[in-house]
Amino acid sequence: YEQPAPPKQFHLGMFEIGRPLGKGKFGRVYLVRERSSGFVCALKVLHKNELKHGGAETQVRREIEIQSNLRHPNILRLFGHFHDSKRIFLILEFAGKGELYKHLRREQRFPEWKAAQYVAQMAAALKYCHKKHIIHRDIKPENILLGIHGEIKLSDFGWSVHAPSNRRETLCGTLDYLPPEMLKPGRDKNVYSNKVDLWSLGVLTYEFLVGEAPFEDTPVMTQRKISRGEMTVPAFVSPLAKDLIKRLLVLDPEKRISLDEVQEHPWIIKYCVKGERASMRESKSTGS
Ligand SMILES: Cc1nn(C)cc1-c1nc2c(-c3cnn(Cc4ccccc4)c3)c(Cl)cnc2[nH]1
Repeated sequence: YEQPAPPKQFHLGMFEIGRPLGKGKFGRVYLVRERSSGFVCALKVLHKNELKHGGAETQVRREIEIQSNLRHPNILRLFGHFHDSKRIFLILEFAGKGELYKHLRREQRFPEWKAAQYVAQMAAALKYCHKKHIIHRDIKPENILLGIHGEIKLSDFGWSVHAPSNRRETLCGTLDYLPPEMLKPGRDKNVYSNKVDLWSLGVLTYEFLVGEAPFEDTPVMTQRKISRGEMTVPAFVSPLAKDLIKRLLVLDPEKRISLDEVQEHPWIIKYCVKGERASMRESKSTGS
């Protein structure tokens, strides 16, 4: 009987610090190499006083608690964490192709074969989370990275919670991805299920294909459009893709299609099932 490896104690001296990879609201991420193994990873450095002022300590605690227990090819690994007097350090998997939203902005919008593959991988990641009763709650392009083979790496579990949830949170940042049930006035707006991630997956699918979010407008108008489910899908979006978007962006959470049904949807099957290689060749040649 093998004794389980003792949890490793990490400290900053173990790492050779490389180039900055990016920055977020509460810190920066650096490319680093662990000296003894040569293992390359990403080190997220968060400043304790900024977290305190921003009321984000709970988020970081949740990110550590939840993400360190997840093991899935489409979820960014959190290998460990440590802290000193002023900073908290998260040792994260290095995603070789960086932040997905930068690719989306550069390409304006993704061809349908690429969007379908990303949506299929997102559905697989969310299915894994939901099976562990975890709701991500903050699905958006800014929280998705791409691995060296272009595969989806869902990250930033700072807003995730254990389902069902009735936490009272102040949401900041974009409203574009909020589901109607979280915008509802009064008491029941804080009782919601993992179906919130299905709504956000619908918004994400739309943004992959169109290049902007479906309810994008002023904050007041965005909230009104979301609560009424008012959006139009441009004519260049294929009928199959439009059908999937419409089945996810349903006001009643219970009537949204399930992640299993997403993975079995004809639009996903068309671009993601091996036997459909021909359609991939055709779509790549026509660029559709
Ligand atoms: C940038 C970039 N270019 N290439 C080629 C790879 C990357 C890359 N970036 C990452 C990153 C990475 C970087 N920034 N961010 C955003 C951020 C930063 C600080 C706090 C919260 C959020 C994530 C990670 Cl975590 C993990 N892996 C990464 N890989």
